[in-house]
Amino acid sequence: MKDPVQKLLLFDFDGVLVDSLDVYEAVVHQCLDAIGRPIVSTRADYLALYQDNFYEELARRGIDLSAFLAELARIRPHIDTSLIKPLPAVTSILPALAERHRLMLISSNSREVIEVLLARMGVSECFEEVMGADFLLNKTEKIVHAWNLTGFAKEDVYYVGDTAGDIREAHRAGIRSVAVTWGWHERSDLEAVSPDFLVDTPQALARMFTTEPPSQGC
Ligand SMILES: O=C(O)COP(=O)(O)O
Repeated sequence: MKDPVQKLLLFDFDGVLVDSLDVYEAVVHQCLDAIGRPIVSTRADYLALYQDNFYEELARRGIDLSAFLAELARIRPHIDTSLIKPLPAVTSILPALAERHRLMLISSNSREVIEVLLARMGVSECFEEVMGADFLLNKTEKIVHAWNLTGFAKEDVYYVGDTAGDIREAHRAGIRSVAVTWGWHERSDLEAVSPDFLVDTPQALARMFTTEPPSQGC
């Protein structure tokens, strides 16, 4: 098999590598209640915050971001990360991808939490950088930062995400987007923002980058 050209593969974390929806829905609910702005009552309300950048969406709805972030920092040590479920079908494809490509994580979660979970899943070594909310809140800026750090051609930079917001941020950064359908947003939400690629299984994601990539997206 012909070796694929090396790529920069940027991964979202929650929803893509772990099933953490119940945990973070409850955390965000709790933070918003604590600052007196209970704007989320249903799961649909929560997921709507990820139609674009999560933090910018909160700010757009009039939430005081510093108060929200302070509350989040206060409760973070109490989050029971044992309730966050790794997705072994995804983590199992990472070593082969990391052998051929450069992998980084770009997430709205905190770097500290992500690093604990990556270590627990045994895949810390697969990622050369973890850019969390403590670095920058805007994923587009983090994508551009990672791209500048590495100097890849833009057609060789991919963001793999599971929400419409992830795909929008990848579009704004001008790189390729891969939407995965096993995460937080439904396929129809992802299709609505026209990802360059849409994949239904971790195996399909692995195939995209371990053989020559298709010449055009979905
Ligand atoms: O998918 C999302 O947008 C949320 O995931 P993240 O916390 O890893 O950014």
